[in-house]
Amino acid sequence: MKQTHDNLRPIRWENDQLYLLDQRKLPFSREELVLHHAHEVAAAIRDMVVRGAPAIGIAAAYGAVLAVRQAYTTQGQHWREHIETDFAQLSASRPTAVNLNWALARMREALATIPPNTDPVPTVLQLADQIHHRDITDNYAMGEFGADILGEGACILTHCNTGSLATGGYGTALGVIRTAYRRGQVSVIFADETRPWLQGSRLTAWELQQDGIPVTLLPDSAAGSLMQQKKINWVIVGADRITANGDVANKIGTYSLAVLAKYHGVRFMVVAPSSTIDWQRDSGADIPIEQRAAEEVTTLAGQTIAPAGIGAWNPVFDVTPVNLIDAIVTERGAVLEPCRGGLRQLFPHQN
Ligand SMILES: CSC[C@H]1O[C@H](OP(=O)(O)O)[C@H](O)[C@@H]1O
Repeated sequence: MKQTHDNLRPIRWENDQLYLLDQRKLPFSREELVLHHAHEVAAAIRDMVVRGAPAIGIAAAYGAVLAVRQAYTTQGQHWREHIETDFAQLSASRPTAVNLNWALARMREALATIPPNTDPVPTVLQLADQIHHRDITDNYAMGEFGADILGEGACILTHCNTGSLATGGYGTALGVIRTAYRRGQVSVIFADETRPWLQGSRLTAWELQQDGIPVTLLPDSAAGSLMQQKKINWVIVGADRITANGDVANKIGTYSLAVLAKYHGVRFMVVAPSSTIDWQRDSGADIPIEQRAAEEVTTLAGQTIAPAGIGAWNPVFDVTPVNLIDAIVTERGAVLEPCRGGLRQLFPHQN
């Protein structure tokens, strides 16, 4: 397994314990939570201690390990009857990133193979580790595929956080940016703040600073002027769910960037592993979009920034139609102009 950025590991399983870096505290404080029960992992996902589609899937996989271990320790050979509540809580923790239920489905498949009178924990722990390590390997592969498309002199805007903190390590869109920068293909990188959780200013800017990669932060609302002044030629983002036709659910504001990019002739790249693809849904209209509390909009760092009693509409994802996307990059390769239906060509065995 390639080493990722150790000091940026959002998820660690060591000494038979699960550690999550509390991303709510970054970049000002680096604190880890130690979790012993599946319901604690579900709460950590719900409360954004750990966030980012692939990272959510990996955390859910380890949450499933904790559930199975608890059931086997207390119920012995009757463990199967005592994991459903925990699995249901993990599954319901956040609705949009498909990686979460993709990981739980793989854990269930592994559990179905456990013979009677056998300890299930080693099998599911090995699978959780495989899911974790494979995500990192996939990110390096996507970094290469994405950088191959960029050419020279890339001037890039990225949205939200898609780096080591959102994945098993290295990142999806940020992995492409890291690889392209290392190859000398990047002229400038912009990151927008990404209200209301500020994943861009708190996490992406911090990750790139840790790497010594220069980045310029901007308010979300400045992206249009950036493109109007021809300061960028690429928008590169991640995804939380990609449907079979190539529509993409991603952090709120992604759709606005895609429309602006199309208007200004800026190319638009989405980078995500196949665990983010939902082959059961044919279009983005079917994707559940998470709505979060109004307080996330009306407060900032614990300070109220709006009049008391004001309501707020806070969908945390939006859907970008495939016709606004120039490239979708996965660990199997890149699909250019995905509106022409190339996604399935990378995954011919998908029904
Ligand atoms: C590597 S994709 C990460 C993806 O997840 C983020 O959402 P959140 O921070 O709410 O989990 C955002 O949509 C990113 O593109």
